[in-house]
Amino acid sequence: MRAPDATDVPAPDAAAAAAARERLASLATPPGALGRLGELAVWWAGVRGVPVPPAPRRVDLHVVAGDHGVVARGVSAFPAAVTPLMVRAFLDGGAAATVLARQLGVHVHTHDLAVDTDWPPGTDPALTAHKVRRGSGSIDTDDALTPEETDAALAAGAALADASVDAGADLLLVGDMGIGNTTPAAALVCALLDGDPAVLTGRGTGVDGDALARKREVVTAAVTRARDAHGDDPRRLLGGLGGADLAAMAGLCARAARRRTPVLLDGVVVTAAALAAERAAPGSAAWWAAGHRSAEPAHSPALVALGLDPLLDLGMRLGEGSGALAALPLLSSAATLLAETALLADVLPG
Ligand SMILES: Cc1cc2ncn([C@H]3O[C@H](COP(=O)(O)O)[C@@H](O)[C@H]3O)c2cc1C
Ligand SMILES: O=C(O)c1cccnc1
Repeated sequence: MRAPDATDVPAPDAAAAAAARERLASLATPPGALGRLGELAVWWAGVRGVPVPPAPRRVDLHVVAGDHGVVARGVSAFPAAVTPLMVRAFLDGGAAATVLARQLGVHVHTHDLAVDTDWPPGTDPALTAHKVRRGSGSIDTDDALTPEETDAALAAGAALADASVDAGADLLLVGDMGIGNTTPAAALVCALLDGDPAVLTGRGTGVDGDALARKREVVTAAVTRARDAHGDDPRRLLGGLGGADLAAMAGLCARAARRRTPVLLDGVVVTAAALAAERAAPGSAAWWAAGHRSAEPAHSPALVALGLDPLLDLGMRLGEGSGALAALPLLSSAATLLAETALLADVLPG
């Protein structure tokens, strides 16, 4: 089945990118001296559709939260009860990603797609406006979601992108919060890329020894089961392995591309969802850049498959959107360098 967004994914503006590349080559620097910053500026011009775009002015981070039934198999170093506590920390501004967002002037929107909790009265209704369900099926034995729930989660993610674009955001960041979510992320990457769970299953919050061996077994069982049931259909694999949070991330990334709005991806969880989105809506990845390379082993093959080269490699393994946020100043620098660096002809006349 193809996603509703599968048709008409536009391409970034090649003329704007070509003009930016020409300007880059005429700046008062030796040719190519800005390295990846120069490439980033050219990408930014293409996705903004103007030869000399301003640095990002309104950036929205969507943190998508959900619980995962597979946590009952002992795949995380932390209990599921941590998910709603961390969501509360996002609302209160104490989560690491919210610290970076505050520093950088990024607007944070936190969404409960599938957190297994009752929020106390008085909680902002925006938090649960897109809730699909509580938790998910344990993916080693069951689909995470029904097809109807998967469609609802994809649509919810698309609505989040629409709301940001309609509010004037020129860049979207995506983050995750959900104990156990590196298990569905690894499973999704293995299923989509035919990867080896023994190699691509990572430590997440820090499991090792028996728990890591168990996590590998769970991912192996989940991938075998879901491939048998769903083949390589990206939407069905999102529902079979991902859960409502990952499906919403995929819907968000795909809709942003269709709305000609760039996305800075984060770690393995967001990138696994983005990989499914690119499979469902080919061409979307041209609108995305990779903020960083997570320490999770499934992240690199997913980035390679998307054709994305991460801007940072800091050994981070947090999620939350923290790697995208850490890279944001580089994008601002790249845009500002393209706009404000003198031309070589003006500095070296004659
Ligand atoms: C305090 C805390 C804050 C976090 N912020 C992001 N994660 C990250 O770690 C979890 C995924 O790792 P695993 O699959 O091993 O559970 C997710 O909640 C993810 O958002 C956190 C985890 C914890 C414990
Ligand atoms: O890369 C990620 O997204 C990640 C890594 C570890 C834990 N949570 C998320």
